[in-house]
Amino acid sequence: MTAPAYKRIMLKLSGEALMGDDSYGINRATIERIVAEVAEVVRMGVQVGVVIGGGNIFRGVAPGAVGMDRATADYMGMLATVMNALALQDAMRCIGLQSRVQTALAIEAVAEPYIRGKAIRYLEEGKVVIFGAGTGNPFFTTDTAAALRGMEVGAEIVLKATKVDGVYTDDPKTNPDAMRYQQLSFDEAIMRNLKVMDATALALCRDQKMPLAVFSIFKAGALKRVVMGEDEGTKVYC
Ligand SMILES: Nc1ncnc2c1ncn2[C@@H]1O[C@H](COP(=O)(O)OP(=O)(O)O)[C@@H](O)[C@H]1O
Ligand SMILES: O=c1ccn([C@@H]2O[C@H](COP(=O)(O)OP(=O)(O)O)[C@@H](O)[C@H]2O)c(=O)[nH]1
Repeated sequence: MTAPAYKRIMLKLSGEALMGDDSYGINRATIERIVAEVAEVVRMGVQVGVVIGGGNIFRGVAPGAVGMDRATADYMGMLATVMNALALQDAMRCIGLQSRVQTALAIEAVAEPYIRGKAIRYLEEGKVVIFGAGTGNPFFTTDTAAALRGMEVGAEIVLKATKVDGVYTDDPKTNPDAMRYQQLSFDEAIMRNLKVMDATALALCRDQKMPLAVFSIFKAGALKRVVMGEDEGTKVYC
């Protein structure tokens, strides 16, 4: 069997994608399927960190947050990611996949705090580390948290599992003529304002030379194919 292309990855799981076909919250079948795919790459010997989003529960820039103080709304969004982290950990426990949740906001009774050295140790032990509460700061996103934590723990690539199957020339949800890139550079993604990931996250990856792969969370086997270095989604390079 060919070896995986990466030893350590940072996987960003979209909060919104956890809804599956529901209109909000966490869809059980969706989370179970995602966890099974993560387990498959862990069994291949890949060390996996996961940054989970929160858009299925709360987004600081959502209509429901209109009129709210932005920082307050963002803290609510970060707390939402902690709920998703716990749900994800529980789904992993159900299939015997060992994981730890670390959170950027102190909620001692619920999860341990983010401690870089400890996170690296867990990864070395083959445990999945789920990073909750994003960066711990308002005005950021969990995409930026994935880039940041990926760099901190020495991941070789950030994998963004999202609703679309790659980076397009324009938003494919609104422009049916948009074409998918097989690969493109960070400079091009930033210059063309391709909003598949926020500019802060893209700039951080570019500056630290952290490659990024964007692929569909709904496509069965896509995670494994990216990890094997196969042609899947879009690769953004430095
Ligand atoms: N150029 C583009 N290529 C791909 N997707 C894009 C592009 N521009 C905007 N999008 C939109 O970005 C969304 C993914 O980003 P985001 O909202 O951050 O999702 P996530 O929930 O994964 O964090 C897609 O659903 C897509 O509609
Ligand atoms: O470092 C962070 C990460 C997240 N958030 C808040 O948490 C929400 C949920 O995260 P995100 O939108 O990135 O989740 P996803 O797009 O994956 O559903 C964001 O809208 C922000 O309000 C934040 O303030 N700082």
